[in-house]
Amino acid sequence: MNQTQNIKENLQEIESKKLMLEIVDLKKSFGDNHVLNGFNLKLFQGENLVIMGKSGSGKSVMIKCLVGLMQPDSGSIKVMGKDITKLNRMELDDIRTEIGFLFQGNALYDSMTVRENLEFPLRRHKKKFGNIKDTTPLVTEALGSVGLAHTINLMPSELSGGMQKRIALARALILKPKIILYDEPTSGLDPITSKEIIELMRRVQKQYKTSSLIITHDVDCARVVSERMILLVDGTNYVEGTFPELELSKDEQVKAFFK
Ligand SMILES: Nc1ncnc2c1ncn2[C@@H]1O[C@H](COP(=O)(O)OP(=O)(O)OP(=O)(O)O)[C@@H](O)[C@H]1O
Repeated sequence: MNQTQNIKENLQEIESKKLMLEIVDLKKSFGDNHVLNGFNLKLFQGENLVIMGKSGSGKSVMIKCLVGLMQPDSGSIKVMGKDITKLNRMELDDIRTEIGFLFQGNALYDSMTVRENLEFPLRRHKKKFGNIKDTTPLVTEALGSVGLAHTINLMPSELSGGMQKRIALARALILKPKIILYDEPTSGLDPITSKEIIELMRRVQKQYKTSSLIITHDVDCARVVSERMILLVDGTNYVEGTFPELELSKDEQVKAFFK
C-alpha cells in the first residue's frame, strides 16, 4: 500500500468515529480587527488535531471562546453535541470536567504541594466523582501516568520547568477528561524536555483514549503528535491535512510554517 492510500484509510477510520468537538463558522472581532472570520474544526474521537497559526492569528481567541472565557460574535462550538455558547454557568462547569487544559504557563499553585495541586480539581468538580474520602489512588495514578509519582509531596518551586509541565498534565488528567486542549505544550522548554513532553502526549492519548486539540508552533511536535492539522491564516482555515501532506505542499504560505 502506498503512503497516500495509507493516509486516506487512516482519515476514513478517524472520520467514522464520534465527533467530540465541532466549531462551525466562528467569528470574533475587536472593533475593526476581524480576528476569527469563520473558523471551522471537527475533532474526532481518539485523534490529535494540531492547529498552527502565526502569532496574532487568533489561536488564543479561539481557545478562549472554546472554554467559555470569551463570547464569540457568531458561530457554534459543540462539545460532545452541546453548544457551549448556549449553556448556563452550571452546565458549562459540568462540560468543563470533560475537557483537560494544559496552558502555556502551567498555572500550578505555587503555595500548594503537588498533591494539593492535583486534589484541587477533584474538590472543585465533586459532581463527577462524588465526595472522595481518599484521593491518594487518583493522585498516584495521575502522577504515575506522567512518571512523577515520587514528587507527590514536593512544592512546584522544587521542580524543573519540564516536570512542572508534566504535573500540570497530571492535574488535567485526574478528572479523566475526554478532550485535552494543549496550548503551546513545548514552548519555553529545551529540545530534550520538549521531546519528553511530545512522547508523553502520545502515551496519554493511548492510555486515556483522549481526543486532543493542540495549538503549537513546534514543527517537531506537530510531526510526532498529529493525526491531522489545520493551518489558521487570517482567522480562517487556510488548509487542512496530515503532516506529510502539508509538509509536501508547494504553497508558499504553507511552506512558511515548515521552515
Ligand atoms: N481582549 C482583546 N481585546 C482586543 N483585541 C484582542 C483581545 N484579545 C485578542 N485580541 C487581538 O486578537 C488578535 C489575535 O490574538 P491572539 O492572542 O488570539 O493571537 P495568537 O494567534 O494566540 O498569537 P500568539 O501565537 O502570539 O499567542 C490580536 O490582534 C490581538 O490583539
